[in-house]
This record gives sequence, C-alpha cells and structure tokens, in this order.
Amino acid sequence: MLTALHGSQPLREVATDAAAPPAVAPARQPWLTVRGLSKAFDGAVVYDGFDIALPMGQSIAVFGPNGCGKSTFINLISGLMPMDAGEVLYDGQGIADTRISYVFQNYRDALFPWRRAITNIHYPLEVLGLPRRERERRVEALLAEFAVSIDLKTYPYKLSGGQQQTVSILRALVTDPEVLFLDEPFSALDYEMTIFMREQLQRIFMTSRRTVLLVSHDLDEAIQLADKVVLLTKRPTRVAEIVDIDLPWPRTLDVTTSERFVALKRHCLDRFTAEVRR
Ligand SMILES: Nc1ncnc2c1ncn2[C@@H]1O[C@H](COP(=O)(O)OP(=O)(O)OP(=O)(O)O)[C@@H](O)[C@H]1O
Repeated sequence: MLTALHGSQPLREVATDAAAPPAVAPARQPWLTVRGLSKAFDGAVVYDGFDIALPMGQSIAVFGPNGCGKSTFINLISGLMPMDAGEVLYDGQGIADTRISYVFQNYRDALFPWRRAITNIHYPLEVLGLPRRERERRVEALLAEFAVSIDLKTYPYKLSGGQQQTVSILRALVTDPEVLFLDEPFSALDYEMTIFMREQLQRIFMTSRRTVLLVSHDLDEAIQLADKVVLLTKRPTRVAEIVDIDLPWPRTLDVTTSERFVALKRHCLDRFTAEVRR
C-alpha cells in the first residue's frame, strides 16, 4: 500500500499491485526538486532549509496562511527573486535551462500599454530574436488552439480585466513554457470573469499538461485547478502536507459540488485551521 498523501493525515490509500508489473515500463517521472531553500527579508526568516519534490506535468496549487511566503516561493523557484541559499532543479536542469513563464496578479501593470494586445503577445518572441514570420506562425498556432474571442488589434486599456489577463496568459504561453507560474491571477477580477478564467486555465492545462504552479488565496480555486495542493505552514515555512486532488478533469460544476470535492476541501481546511491556530 502506498499513501496518496504526503503528511501525517492520509485521506485515502492507493492499492499497488506489486505482483503484476506493467507490461511496458512507465516513462521516467520528471520532478521539480527544491533543496535547502532559504530566504530572509531584513532578518525575518521566510524559508530556512526548505525542501520539496513535486512531479512535473501536473498542476500544483500553493495554499497557506497569510504572509507565509506563497508568492515568495514561486518568485524564488522561478528565478524572479534570488535565494539566500538552496537549489532548484526542473527534471535535473537549472532555472536558466528551463523555459519558464510567469503570469502576475496585477494584469493592469503587466501588459505594455503602448503595444496592441497582439504585439504584447509577440513580445517574448521578439526578445528571443525570432524572425517575424516565425513569430507570426507561433502566435497564429496559439490563437487557433485557444480560440479567444478578443479583438487583439486593440490596446490593453480598451479590454476588460478578464480580457487583459487572458492576453497576459497567452503572452506567457507563446514561448511554450515547460513551467507556467501564476500568482493569484484572477484575484482582481469580478466573480463572473473569475469563473470564466478558471475554465480557460483548465482548458490550457488539459490541452498541454504542462507544469503549472498556481498561488491562490481561494481554497475552492486551488482544489478546482490542481492535481496537488501544497499546504504551507506559518513561518518559518514548511510543507504541512501535499494533498492529492483525485478528482476527474475537467472540473465541472458537478465535480466541484461533489462529495469528494467537499471532503478534500474539509481536509485542507482542517489542516489549514490547525496551522493558523498553532
Ligand atoms: N521584496 C520583499 N521585501 C521585503 N519583504 C518581503 C518581500 N517579499 C515578501 N516579503 C515578506 O515576506 C513574507 C512572505 O511574503 P509573501 O508575499 O511571499 O507571502 P504570501 O503567503 O504570498 O502572502 P499573502 O497571503 O499576503 O499573499 C511577508 O512577511 C512579506 O512581507
């Protein structure tokens, strides 16, 4: 037997049949590994020798108490912020050798206001120095994949918040990142747009099965959009538990109102509450 959870309170157990090896050897599972991560701000320790290993090709949500270092975690492991100490490897490769994209919470400041939406999407490919024809080919392929109904010839200020964040996400995807980081990408959107954007993100994830790391303040969102929820403790921050979200994709309304969803939420909330009261 193998516990499906990482932590002290397994929610379920998964049977493994040791007597019957698979006919075809499974492909080697690539891992994202963080070892000995340390970070302090003006002497205030956020991470001190933090370790975690997560499977790549999955959607991972990071959830925890206010100020525990959720954003700092993805800023550090995406290379946006320098670590004081530690190592991050993506399938054995360093950050510099991994294609990474990042979607910020504040979409209003993230897009270049002097560029049309479409040239915002082109921008990362320009930075990579790709010729115009190749850029156009890649952008067309991306737009065909996601069939967005936005006038991309317009400037960002003429788009709604959700449309601007969709453009930010497309811009992040145009380089075909191996790892996509999103820091509370929908928290500044209204409820209707948030529901729509969660569906869009699911579609992106289901189409590509790339590694996604999502910081969320909203436990329902974290569970809806993740294969695993990383529950963090108060500072100095450790992993309280990695919860397997064994719900089927897509996470439709039937799934997000199912008994299993409620049980997973209950479990995460119990751990979270115990942690904030500690
Ligand atoms: N650039 C910085 N300079 C100084 N302190 C920082 C910086 N970035 C983060 N911190 C501090 O590190 C701690 C963790 O911040 P972080 O934003 O990562 O937490 P969080 O869990 O994402 O927070 P929240 O739940 O409020 O979104 C906080 O105390 C924050 O004030």
